[in-house]
Amino acid sequence: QDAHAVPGEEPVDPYVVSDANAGATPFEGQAMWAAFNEGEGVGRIVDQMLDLSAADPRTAGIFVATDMVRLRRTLREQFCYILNGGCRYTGRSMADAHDEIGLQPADFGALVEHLQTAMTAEGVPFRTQNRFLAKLAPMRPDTVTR
Ligand code: HEM
Repeated sequence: QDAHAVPGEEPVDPYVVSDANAGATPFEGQAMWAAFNEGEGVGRIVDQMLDLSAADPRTAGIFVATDMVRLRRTLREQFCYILNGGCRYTGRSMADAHDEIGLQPADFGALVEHLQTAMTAEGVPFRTQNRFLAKLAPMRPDTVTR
């Protein structure tokens, strides 16, 4: 069990912990972190994105066997790290985390839609949303099969 896990997480195979696994370099300054309403806002955004994804008939099946406790934790860490909120990212690389799921391009689109809905509900300005999405876009080839 890795040292960063929270109660309720299932163990995963060992891997090297590194911020580089987050797949993006952080923003500079505090403007992005503030616009996302810091840790509480990021927590709400991650929760809503995952709840909508797990309830969406297009993607629900992908999340059925997933350890959502771990996924919520690692996504919060990743978003906090990228938004320069002062977190370390302790999860797996995007390639490692997704290589056995077989995600399709449409799955990526669905997740982004739900992230946009969650950011809008949190009051994140549209241009700020797009700056964040631009950090995630280069990860697409590591998450999607083709
Ligand atoms: C840029 C886009 C994406 C990012 C930043 C991202 C981020 C992450 C992170 C941080 C993890 C956890 C890593 C770990 O457990 O160590 C993860 C795992 C996972 N992601 Fe993504 N993800 C993306 C795209 C997607 C999409 C499009 C889907 C499906 C609609 C998806 C479904 C999953 C699932 C099911 C897991 C759990 C895998 C497992 O436990 O074996 N992800 N993702």
